[in-house]
Amino acid sequence: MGLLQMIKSQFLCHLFAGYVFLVSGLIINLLQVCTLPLWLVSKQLARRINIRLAYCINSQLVAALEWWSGTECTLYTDPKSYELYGKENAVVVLNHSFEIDFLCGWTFCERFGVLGSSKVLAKKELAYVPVIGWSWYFLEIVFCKRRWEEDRRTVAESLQNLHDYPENFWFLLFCEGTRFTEKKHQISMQVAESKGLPKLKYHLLPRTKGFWVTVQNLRGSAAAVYDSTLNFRNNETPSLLGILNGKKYHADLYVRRIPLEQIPEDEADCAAWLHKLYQEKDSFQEHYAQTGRYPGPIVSPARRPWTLINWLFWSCLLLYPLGLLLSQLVSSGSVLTLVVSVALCSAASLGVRWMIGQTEINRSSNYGNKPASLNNN
Ligand SMILES: CC/C=C\C/C=C\C/C=C\C/C=C\C/C=C\C/C=C/CCC(=O)SCCNC(=O)CCNC(=O)[C@H](O)C(C)(C)COP(=O)(O)OP(=O)(O)OC[C@H]1O[C@@H](n2cnc3c(N)ncnc32)[C@H](O)[C@@H]1OP(=O)(O)O
Ligand SMILES: CCCCCCCCCCCCCCCCCC(=O)OC[C@@H](O)COP(=O)(O)O
Repeated sequence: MGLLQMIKSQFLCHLFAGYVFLVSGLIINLLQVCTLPLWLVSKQLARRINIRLAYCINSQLVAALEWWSGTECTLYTDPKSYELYGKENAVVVLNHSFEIDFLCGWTFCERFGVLGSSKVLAKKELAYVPVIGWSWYFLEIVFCKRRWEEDRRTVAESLQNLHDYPENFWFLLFCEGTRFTEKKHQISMQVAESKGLPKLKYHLLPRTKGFWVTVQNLRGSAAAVYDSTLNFRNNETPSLLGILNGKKYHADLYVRRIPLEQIPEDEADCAAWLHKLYQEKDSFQEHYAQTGRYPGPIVSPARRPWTLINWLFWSCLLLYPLGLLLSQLVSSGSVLTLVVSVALCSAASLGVRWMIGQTEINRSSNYGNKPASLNNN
């Protein structure tokens, strides 16, 4: 392991990065709360401010991926479609197979200029995650309980609300609804068999109602679906902790732009269309497993410096109070102050570790772990 790699794996580096993320994130959350009165005066201005505030948070994780770990993200797509990315609203359908699939999505959001405005159909539990989850309220992120009877109305209303959104956004849908595990895959394939659907090797059976309600409610606002299939070279199993330790991964993303007009409006036809799409995605993953690449040309956007500049700005801003705090701690000589400071540091680092745990598949929910007939949550 080289010197740089050794430095990247030092706990003190992670502690400082976590300190900057947590404190800057809480400051930004506070600023977001301060924009609340503005929503009554000018909703669009409040939205534009919150897009930039959210960028300050999200881009720190993208900076960790792109600059700290140096992870390569390669895009396979049609050059004509590439010209439209970032210039229109789109529904992104992405396989949910990796702990940092959302982060690979974010890096492409950043490169096409939609990182601050992009949204996702997220499980309600994530709304309680400090910094990122809290910021999502101000981004009008759509939350679901993964119980259709409760979700159908709230999801439709939240999506309708986005029709006058002032900036281009991508709306991410992980149609499998949960991260892939062998047990969930086995149960999901039993459901496929019961429905007379072809089995999938690399995906869980997609949940079609959320896709249908999303497409129906974004018609007229979103121009296309970006069918996105992600994989990592050499069977890498990437993690956020690996990124923090400076580990370099190699992500490949295959994106097909499908105009929304091609997607049936009828619910049953739309469900059938999505099942067929996932059968195609499964074949792309088989092609990748055999050849190590996706079909079609590589047109990869280069990473941009703004995520690094944003991280350096917040680090410099927060380094000063940290230095003051440490110098007072040393000069005070008070054991009590020392004990309280160490306790606060420990609590904060445990908090950040818990937040990282939200991305770990070995801590995933029970959703999809029971047969179709029982409650799934
Ligand atoms: C150019 C570059 C392109 C792209 C860049 C890529 C991405 C960038 C874009 C944006 C980035 C933005 C943000 C990213 C940041 C963070 C992301 C955060 C991630 C969090 C995401 C999540 O939280 S995922 C979990 C929440 N989301 C979902 O669940 C969505 C999918 N689910 C649905 O849509 C569901 O329909 C629902 C939630 C609306 C309702 O679910 P429910 O279970 O109540 O009902 P369903 O009808 O869906 O399910 C029952 C039907 O499903 C069948 N079925 C299949 N398998 C099973 C099983 N194992 N058990 C039970 N039932 C199963 C069942 O038979 C039913 O079938 P029917 O025929 O009756 O429908
Ligand atoms: C500069 C770097 C700073 C380092 C320290 C910062 C670490 C903070 C990390 C916060 C991460 C919170 C991200 C929330 C997104 C989680 C995405 C996700 O994958 O959710 C899982 C759901 O889709 C499905 O859940 P399951 O049913 O599989 O269970």
